[in-house]
Amino acid sequence: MQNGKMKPENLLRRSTANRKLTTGCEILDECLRGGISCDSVTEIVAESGCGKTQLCLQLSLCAQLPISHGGLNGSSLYLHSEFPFPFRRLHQLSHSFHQSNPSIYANHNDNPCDHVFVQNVHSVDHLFDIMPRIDGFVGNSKNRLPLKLIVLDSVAALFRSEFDNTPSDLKKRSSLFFKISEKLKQLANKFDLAVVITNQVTDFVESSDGLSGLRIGNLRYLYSSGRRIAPALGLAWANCVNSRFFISRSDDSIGKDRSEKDESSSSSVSRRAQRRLDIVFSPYLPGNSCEFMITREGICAVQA
Ligand SMILES: Nc1ncnc2c1ncn2[C@@H]1O[C@H](COP(=O)(O)OP(=O)(O)OP(=O)(O)O)[C@@H](O)[C@H]1O
Repeated sequence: MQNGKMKPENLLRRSTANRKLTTGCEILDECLRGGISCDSVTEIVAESGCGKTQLCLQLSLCAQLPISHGGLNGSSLYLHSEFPFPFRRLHQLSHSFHQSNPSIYANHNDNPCDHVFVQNVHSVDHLFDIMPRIDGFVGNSKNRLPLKLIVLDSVAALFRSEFDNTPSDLKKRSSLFFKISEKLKQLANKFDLAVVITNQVTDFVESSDGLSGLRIGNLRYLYSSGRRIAPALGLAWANCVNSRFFISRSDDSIGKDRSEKDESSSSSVSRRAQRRLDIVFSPYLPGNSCEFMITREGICAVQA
């Protein structure tokens, strides 16, 4: 592989050698053949409230785990464009993360949050200002874990209000998609780090050119909360990511015993919400899916 560009013959070689970042949940890791791939851009697409941010926060903490525990022995950079950043939720997750990894945090004063760097991004231009500084940031790792995960939560928010639906704006928008993904793929390749980007969805509306109904990946249609939806930013953006995972939600209850237990531990928020992660496309994963719930301790898959 050269200059971040992937050759077909390298694709097969990568699938075995690629490092993976654990999601912190064994069943979900199994579904993803070990977790989130390094040297690659992974997109998590879902409607609001499905758990994109939860999963990204969890990954940001898991990145600091030693390799032997499925982590990357590294720190995380969390670029957030959805305001405000959920610091309270990060601290809550960090607290349980610290407790469930006693051997790693022998020093009780260690705070896992210290290895998660949070940076707000309020526009595409702002993102381009930040990106060149990431190289320096990764290189300068004397007193901390090297950067091993970049999260961009969310890409759609950056494009929400700045562009019109005119042909020239759409063209400009598409070229920015490719610039963003090119830079992120370069960073992923150069520093062997994982890149995770979240994306929103829009309601599916059939367009006259039929492009909105184009099938992309393993799933014929994407449904969430009983509505047919489509990932935001369209076909051009779909070509900018290596893997796309889709999280959907329905209101049927799952994992009844588990839910009741969680309710008693004040984790009843997600009691009746069934969530499901599907692999829409990925160069290294077959189509697969996994149901999960969100508890106080984070994302936790439900055995089928
Ligand atoms: N402590 C908790 N215990 C159980 N469930 C929780 C807890 N905190 C949040 N949740 C669940 O997580 C959901 C929010 O998930 P999250 O913010 O990750 O969604 P999202 O897909 O990122 O949404 P958005 O696109 O609006 O940012 C809430 O709707 C709630 O059901």
